[in-house]
Amino acid sequence: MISVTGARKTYGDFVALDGVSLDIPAGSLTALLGPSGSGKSTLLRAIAGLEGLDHGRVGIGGTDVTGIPPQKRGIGFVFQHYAAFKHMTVRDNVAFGLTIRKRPKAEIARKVDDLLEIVGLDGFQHRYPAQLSGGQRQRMALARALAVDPEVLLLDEPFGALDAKVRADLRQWLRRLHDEVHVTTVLVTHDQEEALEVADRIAVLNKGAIEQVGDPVSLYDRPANDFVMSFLGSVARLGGQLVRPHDIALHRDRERAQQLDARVGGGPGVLEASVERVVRLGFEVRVDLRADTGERFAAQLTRAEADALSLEPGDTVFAHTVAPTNPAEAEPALAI
Ligand SMILES: Nc1ncnc2c1ncn2[C@@H]1O[C@H](COP(=O)(O)OP(=O)(O)OP(=O)(O)O)[C@@H](O)[C@H]1O
Repeated sequence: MISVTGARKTYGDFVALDGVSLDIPAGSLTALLGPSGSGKSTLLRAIAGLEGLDHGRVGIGGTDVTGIPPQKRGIGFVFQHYAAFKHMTVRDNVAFGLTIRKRPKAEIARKVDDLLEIVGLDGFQHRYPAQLSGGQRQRMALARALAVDPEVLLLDEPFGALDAKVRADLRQWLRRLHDEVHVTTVLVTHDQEEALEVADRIAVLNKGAIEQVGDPVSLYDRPANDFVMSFLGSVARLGGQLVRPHDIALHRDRERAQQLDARVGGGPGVLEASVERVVRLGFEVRVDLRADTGERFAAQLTRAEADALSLEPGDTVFAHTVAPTNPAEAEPALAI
């Protein structure tokens, strides 16, 4: 387990970490998620020992490592831009940590072969870093970080510099890798999709403080506040409440909308709105609406729902929520 207690870090007048306490369970893949400047990297670097804290403590595996230098903390670290040794082959890069620890040659060879297979780079061992793609280089970086059997693996936006498709592939790959090696992993990301897809726990940071910690499903379904809700997915403001666009139902008939809305309860009520645009997004359809109050919002429907309504710009509809997800209304779960 990694435990951070009362971590405070300032840069001049600026408070980068404002008394953060966080327990990261052993064997978990925990994401530190938050907007730019929220303190994610500072927290990760404090865990690594690359950044000293003004106050607070860091423990790894039951040992207080607060005053211990990074190289003695049992960590592997991968940055967004991995600084590989350009003059060394993939094999030598991965072996580096073991070579400087003077491990027996046979052990190094076996370990490096295993790791290259795990990260899908067997066959690439004699290449140089410049002969790899960005995604392959980051996988090499992970193999190198894992080579010394770290107690924890710290990843700072490891796929941040890669294009969307490669990022998506590597996310799935990282999840599979973690399921295989189970090393306690902390991943810094500002991408909520990445956190929701890969992590088993997410800590949401904002302005140097933790807003909420939990598993992806409970964070998404029961966000503690508007910040967490907005950060974990798109939201629409309906009658003063934040709701998810796919939790908005549309009807042509006001009475029908009122009946269904009464069954759900707790929502902002039924809003009359006119359709401004209907946008097909593959399986889903986004309907841009303008309420009679002037408020603009979007509803996300399935294609079947949209077809049944056959909406055109200018049509009048009646909108209500099927599951008010405003944080204050989120409990208990509502059935309709
Ligand atoms: N060495 C430094 N000197 C001064 N300010 C710093 C320093 N390092 C970080 N900061 C500031 O501390 C805040 C938190 O930085 P941090 O890198 O932890 O944020 P982040 O959440 O990781 O953001 P990003 O996703 O943009 O990297 C930022 O406002 C940053 O400008």
